[in-house]
Amino acid sequence: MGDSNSDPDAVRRDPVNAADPMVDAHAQPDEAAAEAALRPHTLAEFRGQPRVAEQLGLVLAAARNRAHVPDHVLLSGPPGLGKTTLAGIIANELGVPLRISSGPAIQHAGDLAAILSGLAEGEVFFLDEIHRMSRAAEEMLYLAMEDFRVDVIVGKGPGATAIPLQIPRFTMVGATTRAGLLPGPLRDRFGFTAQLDFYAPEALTEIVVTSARRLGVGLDPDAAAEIAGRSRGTPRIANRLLRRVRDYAAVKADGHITRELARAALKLYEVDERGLDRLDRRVLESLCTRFGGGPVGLSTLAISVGEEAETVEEVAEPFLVREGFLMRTPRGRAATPAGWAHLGLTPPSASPSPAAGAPSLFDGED
Ligand SMILES: Nc1ncnc2c1ncn2[C@@H]1O[C@H](COP(=O)(O)OP(=O)(O)OP(=O)(O)O)[C@@H](O)[C@H]1O
Repeated sequence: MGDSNSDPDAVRRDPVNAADPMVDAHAQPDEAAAEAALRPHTLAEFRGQPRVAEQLGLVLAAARNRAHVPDHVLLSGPPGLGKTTLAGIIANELGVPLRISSGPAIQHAGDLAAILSGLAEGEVFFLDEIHRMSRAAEEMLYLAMEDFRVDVIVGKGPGATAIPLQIPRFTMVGATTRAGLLPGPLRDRFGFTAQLDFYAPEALTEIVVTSARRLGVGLDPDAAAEIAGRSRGTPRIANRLLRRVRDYAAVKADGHITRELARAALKLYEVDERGLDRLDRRVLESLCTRFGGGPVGLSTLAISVGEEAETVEEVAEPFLVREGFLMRTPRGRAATPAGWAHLGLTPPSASPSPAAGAPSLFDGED
């Protein structure tokens, strides 16, 4: 743990490889306060994940009825979809305090023991990036989640003794972008697991409307839909785009956001109709215009846009694949008909299908 070379999240944290901050689903360093102001506080206000909200509502109601702390909750899913928000909602719905920490901050078992022993009875403990906690802390957490007890080791070597320490009953809310990286024994200690999915455009539109109301900004319904459509299925990005469009409307007009203003602002910020940023478009354009739509090897494609192969693969490609604009084939990257159409280009009519076509000049490098 903590080894950035072996950590798959490391690519995202490397500024050289960072996505355009406008559409990066990770929180930007300066937006914590702006985000906090837009968080919903109740399950009823939490839009876009109805199944998760309903299931969680049942878990909380059952716990309230039994006057017991609820089962521990594991939330998994890509960044910016509402894991921290849900932790806050759980605490709020239970009427208990919320304690927040993150895996990388807990490098020693002692760090965790200090937090756990300081919790109030019934408190919600939210641990973000739980998959990045140290191994020793992880083992301490097993016992804490199961028996509300930690073993504090006193002394070293053969004379070391474990002193059991009772801790308050608490609800653990773990969050991870990669549930698959969690060891089985840890996953098994969560009584309720929810996988958050990307949001549908209608749900994001509702979120944009609510956020505009909270910000005190006038917004036409079609402007909300315009912003939502460019937000990559992610509330964090929707809220961020809204804030930038709000600034644009305040400077260039009377502050009210119309669809035309939203379009003009997002054009300025280089976020296109489907949420592609400059890098995404450059990759797709290069694939279509320089390589006839592919297939072309990753490193050749990366060189053609002047980026590291890792940047293309980790930053641009996942969204292009998700949108159905690009596919990975055994012989390299290929543009799909939807990818061509998005750029307003026509694929060469004689072009063979990438999977079955003639060998490409650029095949086989990766
Ligand atoms: N369902 C939702 N309804 C309204 N706003 C939401 C919803 N989900 C997320 N948001 C907003 O999106 C922003 C990011 O959400 P949040 O911080 O909870 O994401 P996260 O999944 O914890 O991200 P990370 O993995 O980076 O910690 C917040 O401003 C929050 O208000």
